[in-house]
Amino acid sequence: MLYIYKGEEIKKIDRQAESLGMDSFTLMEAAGSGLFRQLTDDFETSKQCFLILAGKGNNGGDGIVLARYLKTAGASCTLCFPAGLPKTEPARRHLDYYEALGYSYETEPFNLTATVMIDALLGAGTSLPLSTEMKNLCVWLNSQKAERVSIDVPTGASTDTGNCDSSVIHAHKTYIVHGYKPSRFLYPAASCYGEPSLIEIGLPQTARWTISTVSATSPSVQFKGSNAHKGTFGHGLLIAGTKSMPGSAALAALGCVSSGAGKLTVQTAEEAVSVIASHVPEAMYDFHTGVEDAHSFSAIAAGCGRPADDAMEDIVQQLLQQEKPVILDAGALAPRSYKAAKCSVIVTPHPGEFARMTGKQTKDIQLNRIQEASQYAVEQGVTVVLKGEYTVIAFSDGSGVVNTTGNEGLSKGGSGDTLTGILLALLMRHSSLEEAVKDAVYLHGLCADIWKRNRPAQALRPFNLHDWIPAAISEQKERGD
Ligand SMILES: NC(=O)C1=CN([C@@H]2O[C@H](COP(=O)(O)OP(=O)(O)OC[C@H]3O[C@@H](n4cnc5c(N)ncnc54)[C@H](OP(=O)(O)O)[C@@H]3O)[C@@H](O)[C@H]2O)[C@@H](O)CC1
Ligand SMILES: Nc1ncnc2c1ncn2[C@@H]1O[C@H](COP(=O)(O)OP(=O)(O)O)[C@@H](O)[C@H]1O
Repeated sequence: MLYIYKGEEIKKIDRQAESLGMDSFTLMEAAGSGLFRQLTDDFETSKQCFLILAGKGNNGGDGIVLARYLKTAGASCTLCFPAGLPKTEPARRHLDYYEALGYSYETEPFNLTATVMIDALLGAGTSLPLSTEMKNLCVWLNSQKAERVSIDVPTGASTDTGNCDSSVIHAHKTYIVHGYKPSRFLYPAASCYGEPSLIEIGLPQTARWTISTVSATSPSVQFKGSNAHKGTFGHGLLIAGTKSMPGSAALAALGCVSSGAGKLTVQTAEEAVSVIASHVPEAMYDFHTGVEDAHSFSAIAAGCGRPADDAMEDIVQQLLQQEKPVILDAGALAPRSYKAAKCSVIVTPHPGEFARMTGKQTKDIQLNRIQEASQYAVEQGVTVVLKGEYTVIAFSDGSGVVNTTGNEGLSKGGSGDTLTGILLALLMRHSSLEEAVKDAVYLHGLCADIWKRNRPAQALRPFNLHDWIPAAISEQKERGD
C-alpha cells in the first residue's frame, strides 16, 4: 500500500514520533541512509561526481546526511549551502557530525560542476512564491548538464497543490520521503517530479489517502456463487441515452455487461434502442421515467448521453428518495444538495462537470483536485470520482484514493461512459461501496494500459475498451496488490 500525506500531516507525524521517543535527528539519519541506498541503486556512484545543494530546513538536513554517506563510501561529492547554513536543530547537529568527521562544505555553487546534482533545497516546508535567491538557484540548476535528483519535492513545487513557481526544478528523479505528497499527482507540479522513488524511514503509515490497488480476493475480480443464477449478480438500471446520443448508453451498457452484471435494464428513448441493442443484446429496455420507490434494481446509474435538463433533474430527485446506490454521471450532474438523499450517491464528474456542480473555476479545481473532491465528499456525504489523469476518489469520511492506471488513450469522448457501466456492475455485487468504486476506476484504467503495451494509444476507441475488461480482471486476479 502506498500513502499520501499533506505537508501539515508530515509535520504532525514528526511531532508525534518525537513525543514517542523517535527524535528528528534519528528520522533524518533514516532518510539520509535511505536516500543513499536509492542513489546507489540508480547510479554507479564511483563513476559520478555529486553536488548536493542543501537548504536551511530539514530537507537540507537530509542532504547533509546523504553527503556524509557518499563521502564515507568514497564517492566524489560536494556539499553546498547556497542559501545559508542550516537553521533547524537536527540539521545543525548532522552538520556538526559531518564536520567532526573532517568533511567540508561550500557556500557558493555557481562555479561547481557535477554529473548528478541533488536538490535538497526545499521540501515539504515550501511556501510559494520562491525568494529571488531560491529562484536564481533553481534557474541555474535547471540549466546545468547534469542529472537532477530532488529530495521529497522538487524545489519550487508546492507540496499540497499543483502550483509551481515559474523556476521550479525539473527533476529527472525525485526521492520521496515516507509517503507521496499530493503535488505528485496534481499538474503542473506532477510533471516536475520525473521518475519518483519512495524512501521508507521506518515510521508507521497512518495516511487516510492511499494509491489505489485491487485485491486479488476482491469480488471485482473473483466471480463466485454456489448455485449461482442471474439474480446472484444483481440487476442494474441504466438511465441513459437519447435519440441524438444513443452511443453513450451503448458504451455504458457494454461496460456493465462485460463486468459481471447479472441483468441490465436500460431506460432510454425508444429511438435509441436499435443502436444500443445492436451492441448489447443482453440488455432489456424500459421507457418509463425514473423509478418507483419499491423497485427491484440492485443499483442505478443515470446521466450518460442525457442533457442536464429539468426532466433529468426530476429523475435524479426521484432516485435520491429510493434506497439503492446511485451513480450520477454527465447530464445527471448539477449544482444540488445531496444532504437529504436516502441512498448512497456516487458522482463521477470530469473537472468541467465538477466546476458546474461547485461553481468553482476548472483551473482552480485542477490545481487542488484532492482537496476539492474531499471537501465536497465530506460536506455532501457522497463519494466523488473526479476523473482525469490520476482520478481522485474521495469518500464521505474524509479518506480517499488516487488512481494511477489509465493513459491518454482514454482522453476521448465516451471513455467515461464505459467507466459508469463497469461501476454499475461492480456496485451491484459488492458489499463495500468503497471497494467497488476504486476497483472500477482501476480496472477501467488498466484496460487502457494493457492496450498501450502493444498498441498506439491514439488507436484505442472507447468502443473497444470493454474488450479489455477480461484481460484486466485476469491480470489483477493473478497479481493482486
Ligand atoms: N517524516 C518525514 O517525512 C521526514 C521528512 N524529512 C525532511 O524534512 C523536510 C521538511 O523539512 P522542513 O519542514 O524543515 O521544511 P523544508 O522543506 O526544509 O523548508 C523549510 C525551509 O525552507 C525555507 N523556505 C520555505 N519556503 C521558501 C521560499 N519560498 N523561498 C525561500 N525559502 C523558503 C524556510 O525558510 P523560512 O521561511 O523559515 O525563512 C526554511 O528554511 C521534508 O521535505 C523531508 O525532506 C526528514 O528530515 C525526516 C522526517
Ligand atoms: N490522460 C488520461 N489518463 C488517465 N485517464 C484518463 C486520461 N484522460 C481521460 N481519462 C479517463 O477517461 C475517462 C473520460 O471520461 P469523461 O471525460 O467523462 O468522458 P466522456 O463523458 O466523453 O465519456 C475518465 O475515466 C478519465 O479518468
